[in-house]
Amino acid sequence: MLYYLGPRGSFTEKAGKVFSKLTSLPLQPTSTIYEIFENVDKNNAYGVVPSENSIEGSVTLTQDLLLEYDVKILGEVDIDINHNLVGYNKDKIEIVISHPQALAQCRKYIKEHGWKTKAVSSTAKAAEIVAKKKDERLGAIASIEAAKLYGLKVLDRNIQDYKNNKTRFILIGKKTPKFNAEPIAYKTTIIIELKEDRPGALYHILKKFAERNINLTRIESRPSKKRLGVYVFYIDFESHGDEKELFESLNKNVAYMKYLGTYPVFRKYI
Ligand SMILES: O=C(O)C(=O)Cc1ccccc1
Repeated sequence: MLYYLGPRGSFTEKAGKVFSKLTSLPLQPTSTIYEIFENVDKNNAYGVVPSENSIEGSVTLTQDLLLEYDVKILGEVDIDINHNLVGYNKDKIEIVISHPQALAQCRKYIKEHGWKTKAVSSTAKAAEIVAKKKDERLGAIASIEAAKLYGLKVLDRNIQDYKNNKTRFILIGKKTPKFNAEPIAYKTTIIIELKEDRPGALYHILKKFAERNINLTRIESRPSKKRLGVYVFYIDFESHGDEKELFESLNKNVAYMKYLGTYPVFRKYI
């Protein structure tokens, strides 16, 4: 089973359809990203979750759960995100609801209209709520597919604050499934915690990648949840499959390292 952040019409469903086509795994919507990690960790299932967005950056819940749960990253795909205002009557809207990432990606648009906001578990959930409440004061930020699915009017199209809005989705699970298409690249993701807080500590770690001519594609610090000012670092890098010696060297120089996987990167159209 391939769980995704639902309900139907969500942007994660779009990514789920790409991975379902690549693996022939059947899709199953869930209400929260938490539920997906629980299903993957406890029931040996697969999941698709949003990882980061080109406007708003990381989906921090996904990043934190990657540290907390015993799951691997098994694949990646980037999906174009076009947000739309959907509802009944734009002039009557007082509150707009959507996923926190969608509200943030349309922050300027919302501010210009002076609307209040309410965060819910997904853009499609927001459309479902607006359709159920039948309240003209409510609008949702969601996909065109969600508007059609829940019988709402598209009141404004492509309302995100910046063009070329994309979200990176990752396939998570315990064991790599069989893919029926070739990827465009491979990546590795690790999480590290530095051994000590001293000048150059992070530099000496990153130097190991540079010395081996490895291209980093992302580095991000997240609170370690241990103490204010203590961070873990998420590092993505282009993988050519020969990282054993790098990991041995890193392990000698960090307090903690979690290997999240070496995985294929797919084009969205397969
Ligand atoms: O809410 C959704 O539709 C999702 O799939 C999460 C999300 C929200 C905004 C941008 C990308 C993914």
